[in-house]
Amino acid sequence: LNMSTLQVTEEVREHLKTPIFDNWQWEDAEMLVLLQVMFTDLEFLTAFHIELDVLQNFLFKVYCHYNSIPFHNFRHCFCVTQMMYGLIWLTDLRSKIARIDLLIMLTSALCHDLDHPGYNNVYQINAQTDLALRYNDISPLENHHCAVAFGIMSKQECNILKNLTCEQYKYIRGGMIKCILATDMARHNEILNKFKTMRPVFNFTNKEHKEVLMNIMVKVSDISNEARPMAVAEPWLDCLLQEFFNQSDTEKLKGLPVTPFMDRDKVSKPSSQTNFIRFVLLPLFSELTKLFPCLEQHILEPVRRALEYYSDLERASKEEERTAKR
Ligand SMILES: COc1ccc(NC(=O)[C@H](C)Nc2nc3c(cnn3-c3ccccc3C)c(=O)[nH]2)cc1
Ligand SMILES: [Zn+2]
Repeated sequence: LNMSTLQVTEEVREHLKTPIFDNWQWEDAEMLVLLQVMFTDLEFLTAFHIELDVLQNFLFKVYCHYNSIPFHNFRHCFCVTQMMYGLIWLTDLRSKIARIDLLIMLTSALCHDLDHPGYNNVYQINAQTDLALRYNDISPLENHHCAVAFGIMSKQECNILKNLTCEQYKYIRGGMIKCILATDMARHNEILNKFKTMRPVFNFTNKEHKEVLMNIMVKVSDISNEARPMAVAEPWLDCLLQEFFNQSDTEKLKGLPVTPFMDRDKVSKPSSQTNFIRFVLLPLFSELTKLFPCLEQHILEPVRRALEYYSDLERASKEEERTAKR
């Protein structure tokens, strides 16, 4: 894992700042170096006195704490962090909010699914797992992801925050807890509605406004696969459905309630995705684009194309069903 950053060409560095970056062509060790490049290019090391070897230890420990499961693995973590990095550059966020808030957003993206078991909160609660017990059914997974992140940082050789003041540490810890807990999709409407009320009068110096924006940006990065080129995005949906089907198979075996959009006997890939894009992605991405119009071309257009793509698939598969029945 001692690939030097110098091997990352200028062209890759520029590409890394865009949503069309193809995560599938990089191995784990290369993704680790690219994550290091993100921290360096945003000048976090100089601004927050982070030693390079501490950053490398931290990134490696984060890598070790993601599990080998179909979707919520280290490659997903890399995708979300790279999308966050791209959004920071595309929206020119460096000129609008403090660098410490950018550190919170990027590190939250990096840590937001740490040690994900591949079974969601509904499963944790219904199966009364240790996590559900420990966190009293309140966003058990997101609480766990955040706790694992700070567990890693409690070791000094991995503590990227060790050279900060007490105030800075508390501020970053508070921000990361809010951002990581905000990735619980059960809170999607709560957070989006807050942002919708603030957006028309958005004020970058208002603490509440900035906090909700940071939550929204981590959320957008987390579910943004469909904003990427179809060749990059589509394999992710297959990975996600694999994980969802593993869960619903287990739920059936254990006699637990089965979530409809996870049931392999009920889910059709195109129709579940058209609903997701129409009712979850587009409202969220449109609202963010109203604050940052430049995202229209980079994020909103690709998602609209994805909706077209899955709607065509949906029509075709319905047509097939009709002819098959005749
Ligand atoms: C409100 O809570 C929700 C809403 C929707 C969904 N998921 C879906 O509708 C389906 C399975 N599609 C879907 N779900 C996706 C995507 C990206 N992330 N993501 C996802 C993964 C895990 C948990 C929640 C979500 C949204 C995606 O491109 N498609 C899952 C939870
Ligand atoms: Zn995630």
